[in-house]
Amino acid sequence: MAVYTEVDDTALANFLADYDLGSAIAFKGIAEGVENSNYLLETTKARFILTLFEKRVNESDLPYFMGVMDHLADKGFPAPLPVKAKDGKALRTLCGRPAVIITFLSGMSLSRPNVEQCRELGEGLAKFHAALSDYVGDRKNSLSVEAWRPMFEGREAEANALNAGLTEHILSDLDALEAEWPANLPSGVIHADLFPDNAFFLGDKLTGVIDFYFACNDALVYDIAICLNAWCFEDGRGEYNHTKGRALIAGYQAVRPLSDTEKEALPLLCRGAAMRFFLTRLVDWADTPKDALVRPKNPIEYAEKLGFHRNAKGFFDYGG
Ligand SMILES: Nc1ncnc2c1ncn2[C@@H]1O[C@H](COP(=O)(O)OP(=O)(O)O)[C@@H](O)[C@H]1O
Ligand SMILES: N[C@@H](CCOP(=O)(O)O)C(=O)O
Repeated sequence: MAVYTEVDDTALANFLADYDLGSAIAFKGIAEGVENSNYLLETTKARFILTLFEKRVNESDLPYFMGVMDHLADKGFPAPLPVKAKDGKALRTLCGRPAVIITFLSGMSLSRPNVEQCRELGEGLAKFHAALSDYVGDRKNSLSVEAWRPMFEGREAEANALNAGLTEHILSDLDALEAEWPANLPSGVIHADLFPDNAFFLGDKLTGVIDFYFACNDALVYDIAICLNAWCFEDGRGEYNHTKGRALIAGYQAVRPLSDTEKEALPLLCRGAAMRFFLTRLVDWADTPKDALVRPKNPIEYAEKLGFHRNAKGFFDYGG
């Protein structure tokens, strides 16, 4: 369960006194998620999500994330809205942590997205990029190529313990990624963590996107690379599903066609995206205490995806 900070009844009642949301009638920690503490809050007025920001979130980035949600809501994109307290501010402090209440979105996250849902997700991603194309906030991607080697340093034995010889592959991936990482691709605000658990569907229709706490300004096609990794491998392992990949890319291109340079860059960006999630998972895998309530995600899944990307030759390997 991803609840790092416990909020008791008194702390909640005091916190809610600053809002015009009525009083709590239900309050439960949410099991899903690994980064922050999340609670489902039902008040006499409506349902909400209460988030307390934890380890990886830098407090100075929070206004950027709140602005992204406000901007999406203004554009009619289905994202939660940060709720303002009586003083007009959404960002507050609870139990010593930065905290926010956001509106509740209905819909279900998918455990095994089908081809049509991948297409819909691709289209939704392009609409997300379009909705934020005039967002003025700027945040560097703190988990991009220059962060990866320092994250891996000192973890060579941990990687080899997962899979003998893995360190050698990771080091040669890092060499290739650092040497060839593209600059000057069309950029804008990217979600940067649009996994199936951060998208809600009703049937095949995308009804909501959540979790903007890795959002940043980066190459737009890198967001596609993240989604291909997260949505288009079977059983979350190293077997890429071309049909799903083709659908996701086609859905995206129905709204924003990719340039030749972006298509050419896609295989390396997919490899980079797999490296980014392998590394954060490796760190969490090794550093999360065994008795912690949160269950870290397995890095091996992304080591296997890296194996696919290492051998990919071009855009067509992804269904493009
Ligand atoms: N606005 C929302 N509406 C409905 N459920 C939400 C909302 N935000 C978060 N959740 C629920 O909380 C879970 C964890 O949220 P998430 O933002 O992914 O956490 P973390 O940042 O810790 O990974 C989600 O999987 C979802 O079940
Ligand atoms: N999507 C990341 C983990 C981040 O957690 P989330 O619950 O915010 O999606 C991964 O799968 O490694």
